[in-house]
Amino acid sequence: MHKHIVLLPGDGIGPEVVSAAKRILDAVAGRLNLTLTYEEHLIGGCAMDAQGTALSQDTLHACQRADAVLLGAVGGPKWDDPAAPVRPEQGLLALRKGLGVFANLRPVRVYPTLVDASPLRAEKLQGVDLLVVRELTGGLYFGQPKGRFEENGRVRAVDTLEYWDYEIERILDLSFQLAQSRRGKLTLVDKANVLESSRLWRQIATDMASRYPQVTLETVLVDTAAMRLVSQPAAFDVIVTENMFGDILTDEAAVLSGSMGLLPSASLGKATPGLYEPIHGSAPDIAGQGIANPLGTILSVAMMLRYSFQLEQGARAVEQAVERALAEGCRTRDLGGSLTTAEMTDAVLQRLAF
Ligand SMILES: NC(=O)c1ccc[n+]([C@@H]2O[C@H](COP(=O)([O-])OP(=O)(O)OC[C@H]3O[C@@H](n4cnc5c(N)ncnc54)[C@H](O)[C@@H]3O)[C@@H](O)[C@H]2O)c1
Ligand SMILES: CC(C)[C@H](C(=O)O)[C@@H](O)C(=O)O
Ligand SMILES: [Mg+2]
Repeated sequence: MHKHIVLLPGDGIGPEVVSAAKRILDAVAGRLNLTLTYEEHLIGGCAMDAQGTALSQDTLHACQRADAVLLGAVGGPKWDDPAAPVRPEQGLLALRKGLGVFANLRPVRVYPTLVDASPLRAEKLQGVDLLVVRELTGGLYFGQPKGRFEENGRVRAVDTLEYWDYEIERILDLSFQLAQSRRGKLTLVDKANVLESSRLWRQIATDMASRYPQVTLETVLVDTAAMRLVSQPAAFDVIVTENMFGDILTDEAAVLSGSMGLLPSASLGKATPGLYEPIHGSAPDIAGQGIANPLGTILSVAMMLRYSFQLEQGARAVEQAVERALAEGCRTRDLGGSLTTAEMTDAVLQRLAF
């Protein structure tokens, strides 16, 4: 089997974690009769500097033609001027929209060996294994109108929270299916006491629930959900939520597992290449030092093997190698250890077994 992958290392620690994950991909390919070819493109701040745009049409087209896309991170203080007309993050949003990857799967696991890396007590963390399904191509990030408007000598800044019924239906349908294949519980997180869009999410979810009798649907307001994520995290199975709530809640959930550097993601659409990226950002505070935790990106590669290439065996091999490395005490600095990015990657490579 041959697969073509576009690598988008991006900014900050992005190139460090993407090159680590590529080593894992190559090792898996060597064992599974998989031939991989790659092409690398710029995205984010580095693309703005070199090409004057955060995502060129050439790069987007290359991604659309690929079998899968692996992204590091974009952004950083160099491009943080709030008055600037273009931002690195716009490149990422244009990529997600251009690929049509509306479902962002962010699994959150707690590794028994890492409970001391989490601020929560060990007994609260027992049994935590949840999946956040974040809607990725709608909501406040994309709704129109958006922008700054001058009126009567004043400046008005507008972002619009908008969802179409079909956007809600397709992500809820996927979430019910995922819940059915897991522990059978789906939590819709919304703000239906205030937002019209949330009320439409709730109505569609409640109607759809009758098609999935094995799944129990619960609805939780986002402020309560933020509290429950730390007070009763093991009670969640699949959480489905709109774009911005999902962004915020997954950073919070990352704390359960011990570090932002651990969480992977898969962004999927219909008949489009999957986009795989860790949930963390460009981590400017540690960029260039070779100490970033590569596991979020390595676990994203496992998701690529599973969802884009249907290579469950390869996905499990990578996940088990990560589990073993952690269980045997391998830790980067964010987890209280001293391994470099390359050493942690070596540790995973050494434990890859088929
Ligand atoms: N998908 C993306 O490309 C993405 C995601 C989030 C933030 N960002 C961008 O990244 C920039 C920095 O954002 P931020 O500082 O708020 O968030 P961040 O995720 O980059 O960093 C938050 C904290 O987590 C740590 N961290 C993150 N990833 C790590 C890893 N792999 N190993 C060890 N430690 C890690 C950082 O050192 C930092 O202390 C901003 O420009 C933001 O817009 C990009
Ligand atoms: C960089 C930013 C646009 C992005 C988002 O908000 O989606 C990031 O925070 C993420 O979680 O992937
Ligand atoms: Mg985020």
